[in-house]
Amino acid sequence: MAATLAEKVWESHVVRRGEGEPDLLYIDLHLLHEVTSPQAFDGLRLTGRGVRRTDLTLATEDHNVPTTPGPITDPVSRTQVETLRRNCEEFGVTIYPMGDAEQGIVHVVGPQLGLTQPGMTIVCGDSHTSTHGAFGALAFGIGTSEVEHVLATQTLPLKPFRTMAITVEGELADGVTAKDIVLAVIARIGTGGGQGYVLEYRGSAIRALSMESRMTVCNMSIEAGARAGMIAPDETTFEYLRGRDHAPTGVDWDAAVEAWSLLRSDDDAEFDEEVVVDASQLTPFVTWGTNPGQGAPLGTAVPDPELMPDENDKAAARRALEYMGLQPGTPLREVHVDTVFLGSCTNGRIEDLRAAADVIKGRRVAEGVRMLVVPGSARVRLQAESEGLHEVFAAAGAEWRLPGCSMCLGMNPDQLAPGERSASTSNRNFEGRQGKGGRTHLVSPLVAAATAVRGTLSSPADLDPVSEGSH
Ligand SMILES: CC(C)[C@H](C(=O)O)[C@@H](O)C(=O)O
Ligand code: SF4
Repeated sequence: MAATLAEKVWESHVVRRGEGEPDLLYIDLHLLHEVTSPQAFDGLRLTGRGVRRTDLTLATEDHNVPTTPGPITDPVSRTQVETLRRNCEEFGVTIYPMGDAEQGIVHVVGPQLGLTQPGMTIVCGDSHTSTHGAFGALAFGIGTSEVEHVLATQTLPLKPFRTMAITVEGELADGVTAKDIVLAVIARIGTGGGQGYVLEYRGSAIRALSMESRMTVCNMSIEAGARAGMIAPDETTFEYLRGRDHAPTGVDWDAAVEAWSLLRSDDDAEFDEEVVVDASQLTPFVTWGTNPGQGAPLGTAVPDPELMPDENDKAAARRALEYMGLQPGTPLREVHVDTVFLGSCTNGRIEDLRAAADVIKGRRVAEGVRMLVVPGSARVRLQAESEGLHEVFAAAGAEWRLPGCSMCLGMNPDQLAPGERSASTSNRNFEGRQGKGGRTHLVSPLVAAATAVRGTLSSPADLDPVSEGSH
């Protein structure tokens, strides 16, 4: 029978199927961080269980780590991190602690090590586990009790899902990126539009994306409410994986590529739903509200809630504008920001830093604006430094930080003050997400960089040319 990519990966992992029961799936990779693992380890201790497959389990410290040198001063954060270290030591799980060459945001670490591979099932107690779907893996965020289940058994009972194809055809215009695609998709289908679905992104515009851009797209699947997001593996995927630390080698590599090449939805496979997007019509996209679906093209204005046909949308928009301190009709390009955050598991990879550095080079961060540049991992940081990107950012007046989740969420010292407004390359703009009372506009790395320079939401096309001699 014809099957979708998601169905194929699912079927190949079922270890038990019973009438009226959810399928029990084998899990190929289990990633851990300090926030959602402590009670899971406590549960193991209480029941006298161990970690079933320490070789398929990996932990990193990301949410609570400061991005300036020095120890963790916040007692809650310190306890979280110390608890993870103790648990990993006790149960024999590999951990990448602060300062380690492999430390970083969990969804940056897995792919860069070649641990994330096509056709795998991957879980983590973190909603943005969907990122790994960019490789054609079925990757889910799970709750703490499920973390315990996977630690103990390396399996997980999972409810059936529906499938949605997100078909993005055509060519992106200059300055339009993966982030703009996914923000536009979420604005279209809404934050609940993907509920119960595994999304499969496909079409010529998706095929044309680099692996890192594909990760940006899949990362935000959860912001549409989806269970997961996937992209069928292809040459781009294989080229990215080739030679990575945990990628197969020699004859194993050839066999793997052969098997991975079969991981695609059959031509006659049926999706429960399909959304079609014309990539050539997309422009840089920003959010104006307090959920990732409240977004609009940068070239437009803050929308007027009173003109929204749907009563729920209207009420939500009213509330959002009140919180965001925005007036309907204000051109988005005139919205001033205090802070620019470049980083996170959505846009904290080397290509994101390169793209932003390219815009910033020879320019200055606007007076009164602070810009934080936070690599997604220690490796990304090292790579960026070897290319001199840190100097480009520093010369522009931006802060070059240590890797971590940073200002993506208020669990570490990098936070917005009440009322402060940011342009942020992260994935969530909920009330208080980046600090109590903070106001977040989600943007691409290109928009983040241009916004830093002009001090208002901007794209690189809005910038004056770099003057001679300023390089
Ligand atoms: C802290 C963690 C559980 C959470 C998540 O699940 O996504 C965080 O990473 C986030 O982005 O909000
Ligand atoms: S960078 Fe942000 S979205 Fe990603 S795992 Fe960390 S807190 Fe969650």
